Amino acid sequence: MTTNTGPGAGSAPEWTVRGIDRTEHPEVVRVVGEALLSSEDPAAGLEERRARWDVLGYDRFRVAVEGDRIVGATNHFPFEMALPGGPRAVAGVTGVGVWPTRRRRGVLSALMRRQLADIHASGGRYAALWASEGAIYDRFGYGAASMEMSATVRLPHTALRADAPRDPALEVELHQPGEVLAEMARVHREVAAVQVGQFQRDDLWWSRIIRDVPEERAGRSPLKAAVVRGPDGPLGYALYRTRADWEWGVGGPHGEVFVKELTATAPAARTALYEHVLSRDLTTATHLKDVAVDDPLWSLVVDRQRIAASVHTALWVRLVDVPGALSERSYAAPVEAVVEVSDRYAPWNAGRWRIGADRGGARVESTQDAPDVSLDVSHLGAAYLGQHTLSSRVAAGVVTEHTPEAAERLDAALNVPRAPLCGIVF
Ligand SMILES: CC(=O)SCCNC(=O)CCNC(=O)[C@H](O)C(C)(C)COP(=O)(O)OP(=O)(O)OC[C@H]1O[C@@H](n2cnc3c(N)ncnc32)[C@H](O)[C@@H]1OP(=O)(O)O
Repeated sequence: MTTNTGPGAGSAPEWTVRGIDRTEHPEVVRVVGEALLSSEDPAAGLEERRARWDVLGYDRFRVAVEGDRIVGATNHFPFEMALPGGPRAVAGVTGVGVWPTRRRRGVLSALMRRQLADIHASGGRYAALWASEGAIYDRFGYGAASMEMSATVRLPHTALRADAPRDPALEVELHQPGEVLAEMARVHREVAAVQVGQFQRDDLWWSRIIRDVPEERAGRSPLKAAVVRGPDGPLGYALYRTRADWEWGVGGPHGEVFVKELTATAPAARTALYEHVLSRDLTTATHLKDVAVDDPLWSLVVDRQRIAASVHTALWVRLVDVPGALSERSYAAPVEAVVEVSDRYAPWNAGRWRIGADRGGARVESTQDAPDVSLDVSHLGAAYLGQHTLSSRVAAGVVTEHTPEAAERLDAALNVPRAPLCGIVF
């Protein structure tokens, strides 16, 4: 148990950070729901949440308690997530909230400190999260590591190039998602093993993904699943909704397609799915949500300048064990460098680390040698997925380079050819 006294000791109440048992779970849901401005009746979603945590266990929850009152909470999923180098155990931090009248007294700081220590003690090397606000987590050592894209393609610019890969042996069929869960799960399993940022889904995740509550449809259709199959089975799927819109007279129909997820294991299957969602009759726009910034769509449409895209921060990555995480990562180029890390919340990471890496593997050792680069651990987390460079942070003045071009050499080694994609807020 960790005991803290808030700033302004004397007036501020004392709280402790501890785990919970199952009976306290509804109160955690209530506190976090209130913090997150949830409009849901806390009791309503409880059964579904219970189903998950009864399987995963309640031992990852941490709460801040004032007397016997819960005033803040955090939690994490035990993910297997694809990272550069392969699938890894990642703590997917979720359910963070502090009771509105107990904010800015250090409750979250205490929860974060304890959670990191616990993940580290259990052998964890990584944590990742989606942040409700971008100003919260870098102080705790998380770096904004990936960007994802939302895009809209409007008629008549939806045509795919004549040389897009097409296979007449593939067929697309439309289903209710529940009917094709096993096929979608098979495709996703294969993709999630290699797509940096994706995590493997269990049945409970799938039921959350295809959950289709009428009140949440906002005028859109029920969720549908287009599955593309070849002679050996499914090769991809698109989960999407539609919305009908009619303007009688010259306006005509201008319905829309809202793609929640489009995944394929072969290029021709992806083309088939794009052609399906971009060409539904009576629609004039297709919206894609949370796709990779280098999504193949850019290369497939005839007129890429007509894709209206916006990017947003997706995964924040925290290296819980710096030498462990750096030594099991893959490297695109040889590099030898001493990196000096500061880490307020995980002091075991602080110090100088010599990285000796090439395409065959990496050695990471503690050293007293002069550093080539000095940085806060959050910058390493931000660079870990290969989408953001250290050089850009040197240019911004938030990472210090002692040896000319050291950051550039590290960036070349940390490079990953494809953009990360998590695609699902957890
Ligand atoms: C992974 C997820 O679950 S994301 C969801 C996060 N939860 C929410 O957004 C729900 C609404 N917000 C809250 O519950 C709370 O405001 C929290 C959890 C964001 C912060 O909790 P607090 O107990 O107030 O944080 P704490 O007092 O430890 O603050 C630590 C530092 O972070 C800063 N900080 C905290 N929240 C924010 C914020 N939203 N924006 C900017 N800075 C913040 C504080 O000012 C403080 O700075 P300092 O160290 O310079 O003094």
